[in-house]
Amino acid sequence: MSFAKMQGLGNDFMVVDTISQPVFFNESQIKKLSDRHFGIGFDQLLLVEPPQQPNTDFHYRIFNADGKEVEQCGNGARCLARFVKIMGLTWKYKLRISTLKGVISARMHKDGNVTVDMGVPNFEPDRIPLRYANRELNYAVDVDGIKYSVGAVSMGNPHCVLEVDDIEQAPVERVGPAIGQHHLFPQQVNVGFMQILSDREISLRVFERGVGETMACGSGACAAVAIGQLQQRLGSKVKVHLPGGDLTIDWDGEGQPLLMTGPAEFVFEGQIEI
Ligand SMILES: N[C@H](CCC[C@H](N)C(=O)O)C(=O)O
Repeated sequence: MSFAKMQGLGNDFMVVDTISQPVFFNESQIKKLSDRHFGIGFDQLLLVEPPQQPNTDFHYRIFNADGKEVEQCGNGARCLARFVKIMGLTWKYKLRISTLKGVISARMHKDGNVTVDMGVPNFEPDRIPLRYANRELNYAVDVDGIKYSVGAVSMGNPHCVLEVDDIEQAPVERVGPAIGQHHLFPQQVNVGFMQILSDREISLRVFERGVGETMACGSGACAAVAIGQLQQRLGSKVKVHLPGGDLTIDWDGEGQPLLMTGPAEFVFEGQIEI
């Protein structure tokens, strides 16, 4: 079975064309393949499938390194667009792709960057989901007696974001898993640590659900900018500095779609027996 290894700012993926080679992986196979010593090594597995909805080009399924399927992957969407182009699965430069929770569109640029319309962020607690009755700008999450104030939003997948003064000192490894698995988030949550540098620039680190801290998180960058803008701390175009590189996020406010632009790199093509 052939696959491609791709990466978006160091968030890395195993990408499989299941159109020309119908395969599927169970949870334990995905966990083994994601291992960086005993397997191929990746943050997420992306499966490219035939379109499932009218006016879409492909469907794609996203699995975290822990083998669980999730709803959205921003860096993955850019890599998927590049993958289907390189593999000759499309002649288009603008694609509509369905995922577990909706339809996104990706536009490939000549400079190698890809812009993804990530859809409209949703702040309603029951849509994130988040066990709070009413919608708030910030929610108090108690971890070992310390109350953290987080913003929360769904980009299709659940995100919460807390502000830090110094990104280098952010307690990602300690607080990330504690909030990520907190009972307030029934489907767990991706946890972003954001340092606001100006109204058009932030630094961000993300402890991802089902993976851990990654070099970049596209949907996490979208979530941080959406929450920062709602709190009137960020403008409509924001550069997001992640450990693996920069993304540009454009968002005209609540009810509007959010655009994410960044690179997508093909690393190698491989063969495995499963
Ligand atoms: N790295 C991905 C996020 C995957 C989110 C996944 N960890 C989840 O459980 O939702 C991105 O670029 O958006």
